[in-house]
Amino acid sequence: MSIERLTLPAPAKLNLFLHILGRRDDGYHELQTVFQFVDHADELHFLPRADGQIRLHTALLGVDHDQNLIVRAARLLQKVTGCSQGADIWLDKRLPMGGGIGGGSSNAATTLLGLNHLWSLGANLDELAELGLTLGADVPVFVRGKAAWAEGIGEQLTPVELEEPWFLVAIPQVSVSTAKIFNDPLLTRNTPPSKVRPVLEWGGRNDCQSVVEKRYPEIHNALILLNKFVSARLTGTGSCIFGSFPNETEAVKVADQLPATLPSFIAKGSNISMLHRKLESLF
Ligand SMILES: C[C@](O)(CO)[C@H](O)COP(=O)(O)OP(=O)(O)OC[C@H]1O[C@@H](n2ccc(N)nc2=O)[C@H](O)[C@@H]1O
Ligand SMILES: Nc1ncnc2c1ncn2[C@@H]1O[C@H](COP(=O)(O)OP(=O)(O)OP(=O)(O)O)[C@@H](O)[C@H]1O
Repeated sequence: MSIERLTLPAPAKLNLFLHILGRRDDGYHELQTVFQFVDHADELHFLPRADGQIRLHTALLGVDHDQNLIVRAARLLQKVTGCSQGADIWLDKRLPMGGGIGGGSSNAATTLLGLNHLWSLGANLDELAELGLTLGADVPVFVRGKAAWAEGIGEQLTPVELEEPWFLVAIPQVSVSTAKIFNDPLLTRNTPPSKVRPVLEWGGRNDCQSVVEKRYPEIHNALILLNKFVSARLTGTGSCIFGSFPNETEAVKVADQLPATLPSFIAKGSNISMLHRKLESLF
């Protein structure tokens, strides 16, 4: 019997808005945000190994093998389940790193769900989301795979039904450190708590945006440029910025007018992540 390779997407997310309500004693910030997925993704390939080793065969610039969130997620899952199997893993990286679209977190979530499937562990989404949270605040939403209103540090998730427009996501060529932005003295941390529907109606804002624009002129300039065509905003702590469109054609028209120095991609918004759509098709 041939052993089948499992191939799964690790899609990007956008923070449609991001409000910072306060700071906890452990330094993490209380947030209110809405996550929506886009149909643009890294791809991971998994093959089981009988010797228990975890081997990621794709190197990422600036990330040690053992620090890669894919390897950390795989080893964590092995440890908590006592699983004796290992895996060979390959990554096709398409999502910009440090882009605020959650690439590393999404890779971790796809690894947890992929290996849970490959190793027949039978862990449920609650267990995997809890495990994922120890790897990063953004991992649980990728594990659950539903567009969500998020509170707490981003882990208290309530699914929301949103319109699914097309997004143009522009990628200023800088990598933003999430930790640095959250530690910035200029960051405001006093947005009053709200309910999700009123914020969706007025649009909300990204509380990180003014600090990011001050620290990274490239992002400030990219926002000025994109705002000429569409109302544009930062996702997460950046660097990516985005605007929404009723259809793909309108998004392409704007992308065609951006300079080569500001790469971009166009993708449809989705309330169910590509990962979960693919997993459903496997059963
Ligand atoms: C900005 C967002 O992308 C919005 O979705 C997330 O809140 C960040 O999620 P993430 O990258 O998975 O974050 P983590 O890897 O857990 O944390 C990176 C750093 O961001 C800061 N951090 C993150 C999340 C949060 N609610 N408060 C924080 O202060 C912490 O300083 C932490 O050291
Ligand atoms: N598999 C991985 N893919 C991307 N980055 C990884 C991975 N493993 C570890 N990292 C590290 O995590 C950092 C953040 O990467 P990521 O692409 O998730 O940023 P991000 O999109 O800003 O995330 P977020 O929106 O969750 O803050 C990278 O700069 C890198 O050092």
